[in-house]
Amino acid sequence: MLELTSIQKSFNDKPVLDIPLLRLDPGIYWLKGANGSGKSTLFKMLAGLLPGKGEISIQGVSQLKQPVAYRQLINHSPAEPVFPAFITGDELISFVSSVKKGGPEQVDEIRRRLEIGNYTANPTGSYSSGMLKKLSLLLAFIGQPAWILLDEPFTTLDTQAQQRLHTLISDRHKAGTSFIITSHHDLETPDLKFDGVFRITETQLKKELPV
Ligand SMILES: Nc1ncnc2c1ncn2[C@@H]1O[C@H](COP(=O)(O)OP(=O)(O)OP(=O)(O)O)[C@@H](O)[C@H]1O
Repeated sequence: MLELTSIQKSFNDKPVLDIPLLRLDPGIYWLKGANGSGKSTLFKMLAGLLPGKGEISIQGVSQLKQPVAYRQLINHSPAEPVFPAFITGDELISFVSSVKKGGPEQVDEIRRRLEIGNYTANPTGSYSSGMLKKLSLLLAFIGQPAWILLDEPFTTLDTQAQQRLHTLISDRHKAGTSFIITSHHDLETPDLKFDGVFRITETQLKKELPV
């Protein structure tokens, strides 16, 4: 279970998140909300990239008290991935594989399933937005996280890549991984629908705040 308790986050005194309690059992969740409602902020807090008030734990492992163990349990692909322009995709894959304990066979499989070509040998500064997105998604699937956070994963992907990603998410979920997905794409159309998807609404991110 992913559990958030007393989460509060503000920017320049402007409150963005206020979540007294949110408990998520394993599953696929679609986090829906308007632009600026705090979805990416929540993801960054869950991924340990942004400080804020409150407690977050996965399967009882506390983000604050057991940060190394916690980070093995959660991966994150941001909405608009940014990498240092001089680093190659292969260097990032190698680094993330060592940190997240993913093997070369796993990387090869994700690479094949997302149709990621040999372009990862080149510096990321030379990639198109879709190529950057695919690299970011590949990195998020490395290791054995209990949860994968995908921020607008279908944006900038062509239709075929969207389908391939959809199948990869479904298969990984069947193997036991949970997902939270933000998407302005409709995840209830036949092409992008997941079996048994749960919804998180923006009101759940702002219990005490005017929405
Ligand atoms: N680093 C920051 N400094 C100041 N304000 C920020 C920062 N990051 C986010 N915000 C503000 O926090 C609010 C929530 O932003 P966030 O990016 O989490 O929204 P979102 O729900 O992901 O939006 P979108 O659907 O447009 O991606 C916005 O008002 C935004 O201006």
